[in-house]
Amino acid sequence: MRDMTSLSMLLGPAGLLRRHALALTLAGLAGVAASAATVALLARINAALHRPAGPLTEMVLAFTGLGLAMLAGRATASALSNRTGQAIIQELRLMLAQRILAAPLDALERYRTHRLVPVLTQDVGMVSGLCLSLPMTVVAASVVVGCVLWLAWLSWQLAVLVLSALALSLALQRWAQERAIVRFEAARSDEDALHKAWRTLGDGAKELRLSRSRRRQLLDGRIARHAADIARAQVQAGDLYALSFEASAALYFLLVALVFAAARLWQLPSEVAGGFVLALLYMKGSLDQVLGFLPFYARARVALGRVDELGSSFSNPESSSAEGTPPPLMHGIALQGVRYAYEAADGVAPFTLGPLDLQLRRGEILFIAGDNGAGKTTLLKLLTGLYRPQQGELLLDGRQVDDAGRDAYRQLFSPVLSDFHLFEELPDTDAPPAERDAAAQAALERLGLAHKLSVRAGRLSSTDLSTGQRKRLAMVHAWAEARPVMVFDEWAADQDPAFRTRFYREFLPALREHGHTLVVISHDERYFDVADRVLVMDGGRLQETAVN
Ligand SMILES: Nc1ncnc2c1ncn2[C@@H]1O[C@H](COP(=O)(O)OP(=O)(O)OP(=O)(O)O)[C@@H](O)[C@H]1O
Repeated sequence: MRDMTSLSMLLGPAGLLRRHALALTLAGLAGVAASAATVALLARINAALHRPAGPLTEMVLAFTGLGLAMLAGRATASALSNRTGQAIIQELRLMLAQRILAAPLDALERYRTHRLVPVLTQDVGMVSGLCLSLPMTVVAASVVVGCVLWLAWLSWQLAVLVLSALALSLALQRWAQERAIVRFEAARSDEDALHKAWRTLGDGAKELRLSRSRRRQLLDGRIARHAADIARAQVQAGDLYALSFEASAALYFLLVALVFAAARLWQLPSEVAGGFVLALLYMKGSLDQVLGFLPFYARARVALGRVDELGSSFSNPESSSAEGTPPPLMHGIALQGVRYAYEAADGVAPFTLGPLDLQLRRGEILFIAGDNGAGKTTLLKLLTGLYRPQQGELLLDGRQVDDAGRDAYRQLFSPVLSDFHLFEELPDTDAPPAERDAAAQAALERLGLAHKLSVRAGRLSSTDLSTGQRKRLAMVHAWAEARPVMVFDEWAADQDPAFRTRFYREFLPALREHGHTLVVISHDERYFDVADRVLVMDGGRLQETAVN
């Protein structure tokens, strides 16, 4: 998977299109067969119009046979392309999700999560539309090609005239396409900005209701502006296509007139002129389908670019296996000479942590303190294997945790991070389901949540809780998981005094009693005596303080 973009997921040697090549080829062949039957049918109609004296039964049989062949070919092409298109999209969605899950956390943070949703919904939908409509557009194009070949057989001079008009029409469409795609690109960038504003509607609902000026900023400054920019770009692109489409249509009827004039000038038989008019009028529908596909293709190309950007942003998955057994923690974990710097943004020097050394001994309670922005959370992400050190080593019982073992190493930790996500399902463990539910229910009682919610079949009945209660529920998840190392990032910060005391004086010692190693980020100096050691982060560096 390394260095694979999503385009190569679609088109590469092991790509989705390649894997569905048989079905797609069969769809194409069925479409071409349907087109051949259509053209043969047109030739028959033309012959019947100009030489009506042939045997009736033969004519009826030929019409029926060709009509059935056309129907079978088109139905087969349509059914196959529909199924293949849907299968490709289903697999593309799964591949993108797997790729995002396998991406290093910092790559995901750099990409910005608000940009994920439009790609996974809007752009993937657009690419799916492309996959679905492409085969039928190929069928329409093959009807056009078949008609032109028949026309060339009837009269090459008139066919040259038709081909020149088609070339002019395509050149017009290309002119429109090049200009429209710039507008589609601009509209798509505005879609990202608009999606960010949609999120603010939900995430900032309270602040927006309390502040008229913020509401105005969001509505007029962001939503209205981006919506207007998108509408303007789409209208401009639509106008360009409409102009070239209508010009092509006018050109087409001019062509029919020209064919009549040329046929009379060159004194061609009426069957030839009739065949041309019949074919030109019939293939107009297919030609419109091909030309109508172009704006859609331009939009899908922009969407494919976004899907591809997402794919290549996450094209270096962590090489760790998701299968490996978590290693035991025998003695301790160490960071040695570890350094990590964020990417510089807008000319501001990036925050750099380390180089620093840290020892975490099995069974100890380690507190990490320090000012806001000192690097405590960054240190936790390095310690838990969420970030890969840019320099230095992460050691488990003296052995280096390499890329291959990082995912297994991470399974040593049960975290309650400051920006935790509250899952509705309890984590899967080795315990039988009934035992797991009973343990979680006991934890809910201990954390004062049993009157608010319950556990049934591994699911919590609700997560509609206050901020402090949500944090307690996150603790229930960590207890249910009960991994060797538990990590709490400022857990007690929004607990009431009674629960804060219980956290430090009751829960932490009890967890240690059960054999857990504890890493706690804390500003609560009153409880520092609970810790075996307190480390202080300052500007990305560590110092050890004496504990009373
Ligand atoms: N994803 C990120 N990209 C760039 N810089 C970041 C990112 N996350 C954190 N930083 C920067 O790294 C520095 C340390 O952040 P960190 O969250 O580790 O601090 P902290 O000590 O946990 O702070 P707090 O006590 O406020 O939670 C900060 O200056 C912050 O701006």
